[in-house]
Amino acid sequence: MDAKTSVPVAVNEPIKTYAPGTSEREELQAKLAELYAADPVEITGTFGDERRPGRGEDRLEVTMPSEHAHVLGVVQQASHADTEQAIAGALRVAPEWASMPFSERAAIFLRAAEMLAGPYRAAINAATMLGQAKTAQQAEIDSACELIDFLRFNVAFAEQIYSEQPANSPGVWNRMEYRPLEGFVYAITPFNFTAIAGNLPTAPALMGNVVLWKPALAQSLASHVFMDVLDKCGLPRGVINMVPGHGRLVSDIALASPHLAGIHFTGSTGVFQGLWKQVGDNIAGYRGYPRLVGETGGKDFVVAHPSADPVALVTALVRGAFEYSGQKCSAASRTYVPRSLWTVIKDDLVAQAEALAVGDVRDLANFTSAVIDERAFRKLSGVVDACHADPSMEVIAGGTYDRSVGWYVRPTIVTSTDPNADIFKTEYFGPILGVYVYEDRDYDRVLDLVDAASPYALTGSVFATDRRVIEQTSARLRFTAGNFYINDKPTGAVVGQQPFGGARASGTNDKAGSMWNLIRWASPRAIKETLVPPTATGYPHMN
Ligand SMILES: NC(=O)c1ccc[n+]([C@@H]2O[C@H](COP(=O)([O-])OP(=O)(O)OC[C@H]3O[C@@H](n4cnc5c(N)ncnc54)[C@H](O)[C@@H]3O)[C@@H](O)[C@H]2O)c1
Ligand SMILES: N[C@@H](CCC=O)C(=O)O
Repeated sequence: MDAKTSVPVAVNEPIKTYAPGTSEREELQAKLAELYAADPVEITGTFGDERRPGRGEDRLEVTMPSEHAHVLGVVQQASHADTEQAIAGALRVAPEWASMPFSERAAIFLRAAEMLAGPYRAAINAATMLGQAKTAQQAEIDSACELIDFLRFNVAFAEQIYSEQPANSPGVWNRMEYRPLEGFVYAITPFNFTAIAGNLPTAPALMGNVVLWKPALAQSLASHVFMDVLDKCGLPRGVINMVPGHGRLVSDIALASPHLAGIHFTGSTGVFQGLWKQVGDNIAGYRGYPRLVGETGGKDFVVAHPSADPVALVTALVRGAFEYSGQKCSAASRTYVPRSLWTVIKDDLVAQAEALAVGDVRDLANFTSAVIDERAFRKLSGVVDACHADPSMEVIAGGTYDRSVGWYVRPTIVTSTDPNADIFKTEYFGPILGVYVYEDRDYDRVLDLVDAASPYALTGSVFATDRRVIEQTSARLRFTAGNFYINDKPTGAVVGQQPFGGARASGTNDKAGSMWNLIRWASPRAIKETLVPPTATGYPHMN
């Protein structure tokens, strides 16, 4: 059993403002300038005890979305042999890592949190800003605060799990041993959150597992910085193996291995469903039943009641839909507004969206920046074109795009008279907000639309001041969102405060940043010790 420890009380990392005149702003700007001027970073992988570039055929560039001609890094992709080496290296260190006392493992990740809070804060934020097109505020809440919070809170949650022990009866001592899974965990991470990229491999590792980690290409600069931090904090080589490569090539090897013990995925629904299917097809070939944990897409809603506060509603819509150009799984992408309120807020909503400054992340005056890459730009510009062409829709803000320097799509608001239109169903993952205006008397019917329009159930908000309406809406939409907000935007979950995840097509709802996630990476063993064993075979009723 893991040693009983008392870990530091976890508290959320305070968010720095980067306001003019602050020291953090100066430090960040210097780091941005340094990273921008530097030669492209050679992004390395970890293959057991070796940290080096991959040996696959493709050499890919990591470019700046807000200035796509600028190359920040190069990634020599991992080959099949590299992935095999990473898995073998992980399995080699697994027994030693699993038997290391929890307090020793925990100290590595607590140290990483402190490094990110201090000496590495500007570096990881700058890499996230330039590589993933985040503004200072968006990088700070992600690559600094949320990642630090995951590391600190997971240690506390793990301690909570380990302390969960069964009852005893006289003469018997029962114990629950929280073993890691047998084999390796395959962590696959998305481009949009450095915190998620860091959490998915470290959460299973904290619980004593060894990990193969495949980051997204566009996020690999910040992942590289995070591996530097883990190396500096004394994480033994082979525990977390970052394998930069084409997902499919890494999966060819990882999913075929009999030692696959789990998948920790965040990304799109289609990719997760494909992985699940492959695991199902191979199920007889694994040593155990791989744990499948996946958080995926969303079509997140804001439903407003006629009693809603109009100013709070507009603020939530603008921030919820357009922060980080809507590239959050939690972004507000559809809203349902009563006609009486729409006449009050429409002009202000449009004016605020049109006024948003969109540009290079190095200019801290910008509210948001480019979308992540050419693929996203093509998809989103196509959606904008389709909205212009559809007579049942009206583009009331934005509706333009420009690829000349960066992958820019203006914050766009579209109204539609058809509540079943694609704009209320499909996750576009960009700065496009669909608005459905309903008659005030139809609030009840609208709740049915909110629930049934899309296959997802990730996040959503209700805006109302009438308490009975809030209560009834919360009950009616109980299964429509895993994270439900009352009079707030549907984004910005904080570790330890709003454990995050959704159900239906949005994922397995294992709540990142909670003990419910960590428990998936443990395989409990129940141990009964009889202190003085019986020595007679018969029972009293036999006398
Ligand atoms: N629910 C959540 O908590 C959450 C959080 C962040 C992002 N997301 C979702 O992620 C998506 C955006 O991120 P994305 O564009 O990086 O997603 P994506 O599905 O395109 O990619 C995610 C990761 O999967 C990898 N991948 C793709 N095919 C693979 C395969 N066959 N085997 C192994 N890996 C493979 C990619 O290279 C990447 O590392 C959106 O749908 C968003 O809603 C969800
Ligand atoms: N944690 C984030 C969502 C992550 C998805 O991209 C939020 O709550 O906005």
